[in-house]
Amino acid sequence: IRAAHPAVYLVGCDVNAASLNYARQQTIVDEVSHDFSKSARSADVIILAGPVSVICADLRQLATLTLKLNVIVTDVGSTKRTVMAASRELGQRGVTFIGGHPMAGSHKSGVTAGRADLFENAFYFLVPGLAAADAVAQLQTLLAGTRVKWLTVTPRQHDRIVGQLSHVPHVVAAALVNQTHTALADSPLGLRLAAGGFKSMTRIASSDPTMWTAILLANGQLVTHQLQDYIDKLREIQTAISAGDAPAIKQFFTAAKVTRDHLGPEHLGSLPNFFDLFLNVPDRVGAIADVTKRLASAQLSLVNIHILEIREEVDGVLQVTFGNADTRDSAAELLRSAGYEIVRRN
Ligand SMILES: NC(=O)c1ccc[n+]([C@@H]2O[C@H](COP(=O)([O-])OP(=O)(O)OC[C@H]3O[C@@H](n4cnc5c(N)ncnc54)[C@H](O)[C@@H]3O)[C@@H](O)[C@H]2O)c1
Ligand SMILES: O=C(O)C(=O)C[C@]1(C(=O)O)C=C[C@@H](O)C=C1
Repeated sequence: IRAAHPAVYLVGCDVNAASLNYARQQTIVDEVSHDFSKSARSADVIILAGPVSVICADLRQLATLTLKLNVIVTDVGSTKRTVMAASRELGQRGVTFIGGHPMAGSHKSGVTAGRADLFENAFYFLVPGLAAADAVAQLQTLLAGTRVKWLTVTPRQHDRIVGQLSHVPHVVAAALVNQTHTALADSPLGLRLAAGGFKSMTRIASSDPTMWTAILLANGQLVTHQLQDYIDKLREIQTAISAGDAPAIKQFFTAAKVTRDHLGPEHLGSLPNFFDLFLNVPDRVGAIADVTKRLASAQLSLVNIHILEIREEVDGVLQVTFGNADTRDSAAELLRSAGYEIVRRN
């Protein structure tokens, strides 16, 4: 929004004070607010972006407030039936609500994981409900800088498709990680021996548990059925393997390969994920140059560098972003041995 519409005044609300500070420092927003109701009353557009359970609670709260006459309320939640149901009272009060869901993102959470180009080329589902066409067009204009591909759907269509393409995969990834953790508990290196197969299959198991609990509660009915179909598929291949049925096994993999090959490149639809390192840097001249110099001499190329917080006489936090996890981990080792404190990596 900032890039496409520099004149728009952005107010950010969040329960997390650190996120608000970061958003303000990075000028992602013009103002931060700890009072959602107060900010909502004076807003022209309200974008709800908490977990889906929070979005539903926010919608019910908005229905109790006196909002601006032509306000547009929208959300980015990963499920749409519960969200549309929670918006009913607001709609009855004549407020425009447009359900939304950008079909892109990452396993990372929080304001530091956001990027202006995060949704580029991705599909963005819209559920207009009772909203007038000009309100939908207004929202699309506001979000034009995301460069998404708009797709209008019904709440049920949305939840069925996204249940299969996103919710089931997250359950599968988490189940595989949990099962592998138990199965290899007696192996000294265990999960750390994992290579590309396990890692690419389970990246999304690092996603935020709070967000995913809310999603699976909201889309539980459909996902339960979809998981049953998935379990049936596992049984099918289990039977073929235990019977030593080579043609059936080959057919199972052939069918998947043909379908998957038609999907195109890995990250078509959104940009690849980046891998971050957060480290403490001392408040002294040349500290950041020292970090970049060390990385350059070890030929560890970084994608981006962000100063999150440097206050006088206090150590600052530097966010260094890499193109893959191995480079990030090598950089962490290098900087740790040079005396830098690694705060976090994700
Ligand atoms: N992560 C993804 O890939 C992705 C993609 C599309 C849509 N979504 C949906 O977007 C929404 C946000 O997901 P995200 O990945 O940006 O999560 P996030 O954790 O990065 O952001 C959510 C923010 O909401 C704040 N929050 C939580 N409870 C709150 C409350 N009660 N009041 C105010 N703020 C509160 C958190 O502090 C956090 O800053 C979710 O509904 C999710 O389902 C996520
Ligand atoms: O790429 C990822 O890490 C995501 O999890 C993004 C993803 C998904 O594809 O499942 C997650 C939740 C959304 O609602 C939309 C997109």
